[in-house]
Amino acid sequence: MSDSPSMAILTESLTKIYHGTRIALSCVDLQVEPGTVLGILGPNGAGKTTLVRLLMGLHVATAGRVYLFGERMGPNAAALRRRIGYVPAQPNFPQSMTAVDYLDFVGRLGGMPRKTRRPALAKLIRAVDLQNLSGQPISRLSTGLLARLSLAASLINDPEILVWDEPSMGLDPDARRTMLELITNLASSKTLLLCSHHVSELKQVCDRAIVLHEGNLIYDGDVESLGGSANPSLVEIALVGDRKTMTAAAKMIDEFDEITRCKFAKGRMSIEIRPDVSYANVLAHVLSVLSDHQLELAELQVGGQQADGSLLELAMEEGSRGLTRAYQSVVD
Ligand SMILES: Nc1ncnc2c1ncn2[C@@H]1O[C@H](COP(=O)(O)OP(=O)(O)OP(=O)(O)O)[C@@H](O)[C@H]1O
Repeated sequence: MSDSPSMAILTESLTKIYHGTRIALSCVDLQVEPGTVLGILGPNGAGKTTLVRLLMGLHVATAGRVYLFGERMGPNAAALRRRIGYVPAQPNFPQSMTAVDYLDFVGRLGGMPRKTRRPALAKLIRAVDLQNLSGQPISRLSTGLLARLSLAASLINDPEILVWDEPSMGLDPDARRTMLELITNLASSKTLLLCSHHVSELKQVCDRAIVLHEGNLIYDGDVESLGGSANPSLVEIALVGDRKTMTAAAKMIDEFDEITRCKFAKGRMSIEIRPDVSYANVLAHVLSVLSDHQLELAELQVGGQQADGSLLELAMEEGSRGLTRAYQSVVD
């Protein structure tokens, strides 16, 4: 039992190192209260799926612990796992089963008796608008329909926690809207974790967001502070180093899809971040590039706010980790 049984999710120094070499998650401390809708953001390879799989006990942590409602989660905690409804980013369906048979099968795995399973699956089939296709083999369903089936499967045994990895992938705009409405409805009774690259979607439904970068938790807070028009989209960075290296770094940064413009002149880099993307993600990326090029940060201004001297010293001393921390303090 943890000290905080009231937390839906609690992790302590959660760490995962694959094959003894690849640090996918590093000392993540997270507390999620019941009823939270938490957005999980991060660039590819940031550690989102690793975190989610550890929360579900599908991976063994290299170090640290996971508790759900105060109970220790791990590979043998099958009963605890049933309290989570999971939508993986790339669901692997048994192709020859029909949608109805599949939902029935998932319900059975979740320990539901037939008496409650049948009405629940009929209701879900209607809710995700699969009535006309529920008797078709799964192999004939389109990507959008598979996404809906996956959502339905995660809800069948009425779990307290929902973990949805990229749930809107493959959905058309109407289906996306319906899904966001569904999340809003579910939010009153469930704890939801949503991995997504769509900050604008997360902003509509989440009350909190975390950002992972290279296995580190670099942001945990208000979802409103992540991207969007309310946020400063201009970052000014003064650099110390070789001019050629700076030009090469600026060129690389300018190619990021999330950046509208990266200008570099007289040792100062001016970066405009697209308003619809995760501001925290992009900045963490930029700082990594600068660190990889061994460029020193002399000054960092985010939307007119300047980092103080001690932060810059820290950043310079500690390379990329320090840069990330300096950034984190600026946005806090
Ligand atoms: N089974 C594995 N064996 C070895 N390395 C792995 C394994 N799974 C993930 N990794 C590595 O761990 C890091 C984190 O991966 P993870 O899949 O958790 O990131 P992610 O944020 O979910 O990425 P994406 O958005 O691309 O799905 C990556 O560098 C990845 O290559």
